[in-house]
Amino acid sequence: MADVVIGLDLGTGGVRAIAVNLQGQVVAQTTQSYPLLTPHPGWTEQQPADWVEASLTALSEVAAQIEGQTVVALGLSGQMHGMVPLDEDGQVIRPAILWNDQRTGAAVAEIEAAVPRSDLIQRTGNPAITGFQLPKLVWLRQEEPQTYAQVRQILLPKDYLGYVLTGEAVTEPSDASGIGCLNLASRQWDQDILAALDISPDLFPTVVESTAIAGRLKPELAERTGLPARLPVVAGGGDNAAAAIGLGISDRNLKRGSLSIGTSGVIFAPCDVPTPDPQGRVHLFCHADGGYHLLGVTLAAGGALRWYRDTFAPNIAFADLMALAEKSEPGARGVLFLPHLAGERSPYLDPDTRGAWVNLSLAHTQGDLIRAVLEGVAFSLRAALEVIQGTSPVNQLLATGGGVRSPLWFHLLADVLHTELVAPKAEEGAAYGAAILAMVGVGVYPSLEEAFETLPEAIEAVQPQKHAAYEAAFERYTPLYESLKVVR
Ligand SMILES: Nc1ncnc2c1ncn2[C@@H]1O[C@H](COP(=O)(O)OP(=O)(O)O)[C@@H](O)[C@H]1O
Ligand SMILES: O=C(CO)[C@@H](O)[C@H](O)COP(=O)(O)O
Repeated sequence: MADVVIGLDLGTGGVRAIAVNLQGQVVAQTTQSYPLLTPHPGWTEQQPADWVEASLTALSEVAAQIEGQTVVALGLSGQMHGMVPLDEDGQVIRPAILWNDQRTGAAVAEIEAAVPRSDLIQRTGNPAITGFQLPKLVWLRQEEPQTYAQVRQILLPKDYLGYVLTGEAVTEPSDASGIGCLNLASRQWDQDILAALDISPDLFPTVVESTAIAGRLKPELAERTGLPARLPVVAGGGDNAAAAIGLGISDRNLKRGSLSIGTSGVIFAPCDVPTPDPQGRVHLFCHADGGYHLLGVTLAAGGALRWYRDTFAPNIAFADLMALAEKSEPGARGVLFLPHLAGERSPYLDPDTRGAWVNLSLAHTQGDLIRAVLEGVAFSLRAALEVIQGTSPVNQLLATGGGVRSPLWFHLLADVLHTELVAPKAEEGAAYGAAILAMVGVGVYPSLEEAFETLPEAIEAVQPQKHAAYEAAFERYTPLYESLKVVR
């Protein structure tokens, strides 16, 4: 009887569960989606009960696909930064507030008034950021004091799912470092920051490392899903760290990072010495391998292209939009695009900045506008990469996500970033990394190093070829963020 592990990724659009055999091959998979709630402009919420229902269905479906095989562990990953508040009975008190929610401006100001920004960066790797969990808790105290008074525990999305599955409230450093009060050096809660904010550390769960067993599957949920009772549930990682583990990215090779063009655009670079950017322009988080990593985030990357399609070209396939962009030329014949449709993280940390096309003329075509979107996203990521390369030697990126399915965008990104891009042979995302962490957690492999040996080799390296063609456009793009502040 073959053994398998299950990896689960609790994403924003839906949950993905996969079963992976001990040689690293995916043998079963399923996804289940759930709604995103936007009760006010700039607010994003989800019902944790929807996550639970979808996850139990996904786990049941995967269990059915691998009937007869023995499941030896389950590993978790998920969207970062969200807040699930629980009362003294462990019941959810209000909908979860998500990573891309922008309501916490006043809470960020309260945090930075209590703890100097430089101290926060030094201790946690990051300033207070609107999307992080700690500002959400402070917002709750400011805006919903009656709810706040009932809170006994707050959990991140995947850790809430782990709590439902096992009864144990546990987190791990890769996700916890996106809360805003995890001390980078100790990888535990920073008591001084919490004391300065008058927040009890008891609200936060126990922190264990990513390969630790967080708990065991409750018998009633084993029966519901068809998985073994008392199945070890391994703590896992935040989605970016887990995806990096699935690509073999760790501090064993500091030159190799990753680039993802999904809804958001992300550049991930592992580091051995945790050196935060003094201005907090890129994030510094704990990695799931026990080390650390830098993360540059463009909030609307593939999301900007999807917005274009939904708004101006409904029913047109992305591939057809790419064909139109191909008819334009590097530099989009002078059009520039700022992709700040949802505010921006790297390098500006500005939830209120907005997007724009600039320098339009009657001569410009749809192809120029689309190409400007692709280039604007690449320029935004280039700005993040330049900050990252201030301390990291990263010079090769494994490219993943829906956007790099387009050869045009893939090559354009290599040219603008001036960096070798490599397509991974298999791209199974964060669920795969969660499965690898689970394998190490139950001793299938003695270490992540040995688990990495099972990963398929990367293929198709693309070197930058037309870097110079984009340089003038990047130089014209860079000052636009400041100039456009006048229109706010
Ligand atoms: N053929 C394509 N060409 C260019 N971009 C594409 C293509 N297919 C998908 N995309 C982009 O990828 C995005 C979806 O990527 P995906 O990795 O599935 O993201 P997420 O998991 O965040 O939804 C789309 O919004 C779109 O911008
Ligand atoms: O906020 C971040 C990273 O800091 C995002 O990467 C979220 O973690 C994205 O979740 P999904 O879009 O993958 O669900």
